[in-house]
Amino acid sequence: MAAVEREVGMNGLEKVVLRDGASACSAEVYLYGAHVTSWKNDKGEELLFLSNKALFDPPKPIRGGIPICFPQFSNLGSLPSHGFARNRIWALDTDPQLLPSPTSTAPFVDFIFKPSHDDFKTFPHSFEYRLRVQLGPGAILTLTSRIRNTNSDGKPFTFTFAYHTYFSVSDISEVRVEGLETLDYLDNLQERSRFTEQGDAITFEGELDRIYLEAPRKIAILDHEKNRTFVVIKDGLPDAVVWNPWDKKAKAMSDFGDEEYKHMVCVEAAAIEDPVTLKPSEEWTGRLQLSLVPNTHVGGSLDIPNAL
Ligand SMILES: O=P(O)(O)OC[C@H]1O[C@@H](O)[C@H](O)[C@@H](O)[C@@H]1O
Repeated sequence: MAAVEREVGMNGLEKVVLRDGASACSAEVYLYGAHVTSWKNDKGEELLFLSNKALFDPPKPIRGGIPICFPQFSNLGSLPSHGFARNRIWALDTDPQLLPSPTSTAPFVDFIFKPSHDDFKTFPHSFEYRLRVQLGPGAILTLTSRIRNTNSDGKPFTFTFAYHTYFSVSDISEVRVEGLETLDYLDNLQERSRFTEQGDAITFEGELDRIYLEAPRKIAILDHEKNRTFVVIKDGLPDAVVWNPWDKKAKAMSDFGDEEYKHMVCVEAAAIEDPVTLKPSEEWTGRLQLSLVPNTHVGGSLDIPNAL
């Protein structure tokens, strides 16, 4: 039997655990940030990276899992880095009338975030942010964000966004990210100057922090040692950020182990270069779907079955 349970997590923070019942597949989502901190396959193997030094200490963000960056990506604006959605306690959405019914019996949970009076001081807009997290058959994890402008003053607002997924990998120097070749990117390490990707895949030999523009819907992360490939499918999210801090920056982060960069890679489905503008009553949907397949990489081509 599929199960959705509320449990007490780290430091007494509440989380929701989704289990598919038939296997060891599961996902955990903290109400703090509506932050997915765990996603396990049918063998019970953890697929997301979560730092051993991650703090579960609001308002500090959790290092690992899937932080939600909203309404600002990075420092592209006057808000704190990556906005404030990841630093707020979300509520369970018990009134799903605005949401479509789930298309399967797979376990899911709905969250809602409405800005507080204090949030309004730095981001003077009303919105309702609904997030559904669903664990589908075959451990397919889907996050659907619906953000509605509820301003009563007739004003539109604009935001940038990212699902900042930290994938767990066996050895970063053996990882290839496919699907972003030939694209233009903004290099965060070079004042966001624009370059064109020349490699036939992205590989890692040092710090990398890039925003790939107009990325395809499907991106693959190949882990050779584990003989498995993560498939990222994104909708409504044109860009893709790829990040690994490498050794020097790892040492400078207090909530990240010195050697942990070897076992993670962030591939983030994002809307950055063209920020989203919502008029009053308009709603935006951005969806991320994560799945895992055996390595099917043959001679540089992206031969990944569509998980949808
Ligand atoms: O430390 P934070 O705020 O969680 O950000 C982590 C990284 O997030 C990435 O998305 C950015 O591209 C990096 O520049 C940043 O360092």
